[in-house]
Amino acid sequence: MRFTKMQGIGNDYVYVNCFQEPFPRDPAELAKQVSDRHFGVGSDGLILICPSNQGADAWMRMFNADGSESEMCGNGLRCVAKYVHDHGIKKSPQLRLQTGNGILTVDLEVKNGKAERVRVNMGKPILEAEKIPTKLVGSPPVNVTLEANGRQFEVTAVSMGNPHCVIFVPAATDELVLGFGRHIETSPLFPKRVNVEFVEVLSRGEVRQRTWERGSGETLACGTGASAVCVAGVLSGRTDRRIVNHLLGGDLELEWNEQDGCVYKTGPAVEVFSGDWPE
Ligand SMILES: N[C@@H](CCC[C@H](N)C(=O)O)C(=O)O
Repeated sequence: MRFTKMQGIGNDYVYVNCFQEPFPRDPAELAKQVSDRHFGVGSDGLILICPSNQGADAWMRMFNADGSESEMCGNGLRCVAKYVHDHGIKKSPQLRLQTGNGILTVDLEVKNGKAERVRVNMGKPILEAEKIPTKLVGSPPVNVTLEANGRQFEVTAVSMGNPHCVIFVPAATDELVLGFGRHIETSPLFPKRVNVEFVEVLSRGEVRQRTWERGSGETLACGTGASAVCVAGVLSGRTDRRIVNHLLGGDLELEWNEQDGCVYKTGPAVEVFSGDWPE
C-alpha cells in the first residue's frame, strides 16, 4: 500500500490515496499500526483520501492513533487539499472536500505548481450541548465548572463537527496537559469523549494553545481545536473574532466571521515523504 506522510504545523498523519489504492479492510487496525512511532511509520493517525459519494472533489476519512474514527480534522483537511491538488486528483485552487461535518470549501495558495498554504471554511460551530455532545450545563456551555482527577476547571465546550473542551489557563503546563488531558478526554460529561485545549490568552488577538487529542494524546497542533478556541474566546469575552493561535508546531490564523457565522482557518500543509506499507 502506497502512503504519503504529511504534516500541518507538526500534526502528522499517514495519508493513503484511495482513488488508487483499495480502501483498507480494517482501517482502525491499520491506523494503530502505521501511527506507532517505534514499530510503524509514526504519526498522529491515518487519513484516507477517497472518492466522494456526495459530489465533492474528495472525501476525507480520518482515524486517530487509537483506531477511533473522527468526524473532522482541521490540519488534515489542509493536507488533503494539498494532496488532491498537487497529485492531480483535481488541479484547482478551490476544492470542495467531504468530511463527517459536511462538504467544506478550501482555497489554496499555489506557488510553482504546489499548494503551500490553505484557507479552510470550517463551517459554523455547533453550540447546542446535546449536539456537541456534552452533559455540561448551559447551551452553549460557557465558563462552566468541570471536575476531573480531583481538580476543578472553568471550561467552554464547542463542536467543530468533533467535540472540544476549551480551558483558558494562566500557563499551559505539562502538569495540566499530561496530568489532566486524558481524564478530561474520558470524562462522563462527554459521551463521545472530547479533545481538550489548554489556552493562554496573550492579547485579544493572540493566544497560545496546547492540545490533548481524543484518541491520540498530546499533539503538536489541532486545527479543529484552534477553531474551537477562536469561538470559545469570543463566547467567553476573552478574544476578538480574528486571532493568531501559536501551537507547539506553528501558527494558525483564525476568524469567526460575523456575517456568515463560519470559522475560517489558514495555515501551511507540507508533504514529508512517501513509502510502501507491507500488506
Ligand atoms: N488534529 C485534528 C483533529 C483530529 C481528530 C480528533 N483527535 C478527534 O478525535 O476529534 C485537527 O487538526 O483538527
